[in-house]
Amino acid sequence: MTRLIKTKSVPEGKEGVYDHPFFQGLIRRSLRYLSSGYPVHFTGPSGVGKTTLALHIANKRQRPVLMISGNEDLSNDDLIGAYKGYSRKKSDDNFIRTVRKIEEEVTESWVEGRLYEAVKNGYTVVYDEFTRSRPDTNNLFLSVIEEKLLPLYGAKSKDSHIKVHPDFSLIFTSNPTEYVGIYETQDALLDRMITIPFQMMGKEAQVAVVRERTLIESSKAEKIVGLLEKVNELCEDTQDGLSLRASIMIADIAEKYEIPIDGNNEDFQNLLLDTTFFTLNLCNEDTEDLRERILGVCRNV
Ligand SMILES: Nc1ncnc2c1ncn2[C@@H]1O[C@H](COP(=O)(O)OP(=O)(O)OP(=O)(O)O)[C@@H](O)[C@H]1O
Repeated sequence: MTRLIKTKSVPEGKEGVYDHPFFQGLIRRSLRYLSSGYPVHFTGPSGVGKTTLALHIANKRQRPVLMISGNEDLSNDDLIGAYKGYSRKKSDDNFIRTVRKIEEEVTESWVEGRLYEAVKNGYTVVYDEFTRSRPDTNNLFLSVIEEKLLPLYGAKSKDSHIKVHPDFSLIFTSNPTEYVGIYETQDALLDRMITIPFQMMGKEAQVAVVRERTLIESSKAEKIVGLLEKVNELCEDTQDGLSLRASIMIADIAEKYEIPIDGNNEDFQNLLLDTTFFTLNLCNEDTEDLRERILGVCRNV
């Protein structure tokens, strides 16, 4: 649910796809907003690179990075912490066998929640897919952002809140509300963050990502990305189309099993169909001949 990620400094001039001026500008602006105390929120379709970018920016802040994954079951206890503990002692009398003494003792100790730890120590938190958590859980972030205080609701603590460390910062990511399992975000929360819509990156950047994630050579990565862009045009709603993951999977498997990037090769055709058909089927009202239409695009590679 939450992960503390070791911070590593990103070497200057070695940022792969993020060397591109578009990303350089976006990263620079995001770092400015975070340093000024404003959370940044990347929102966009699945698999366009939001989480990877959020983690990259978080690492650049040179503070420990904590990743929280939004989910229905995330609770205030997980985020703030809770008193936990219970002990039960049983002793038998050595002289009178029928005598058994049971002592029950409730000794509670405070277990810090992950947000509590991050707020106290000034970590950078990447709250991934935060709209998958219940809105009442996310309410906690309102005062963290605005008043710089973490309220200790229900924590039986004598303090009502703790102060937010000046180095603490938050990066949110989310998918659009039409995705399954997504709650509508409260306006009050959105109003407190800088929301940057994130779409699929350009072709050059996609090729760089595929090359970074696999061992494939440049010309092959270009062919795959170009093909998937064309195949994606079969999707009626481009918001729900193919993600970067499809190109990465095709490049990875083709490379491992020496499948040629050739639209007339049966292995390649099957690989393309297996990795794209399901998604394309979801984003098309008319699914008749969809396989044939995909193969038609493929043969023209
Ligand atoms: N800059 C990058 N360098 C290398 N790989 C990347 C980069 N950006 C994205 N990827 C890869 O692309 C895939 C999708 O990226 P990511 O998980 O960040 O997307 P996302 O938009 O957060 O998706 P989701 O909304 O489904 O969580 C992942 O496999 C990721 O490793």
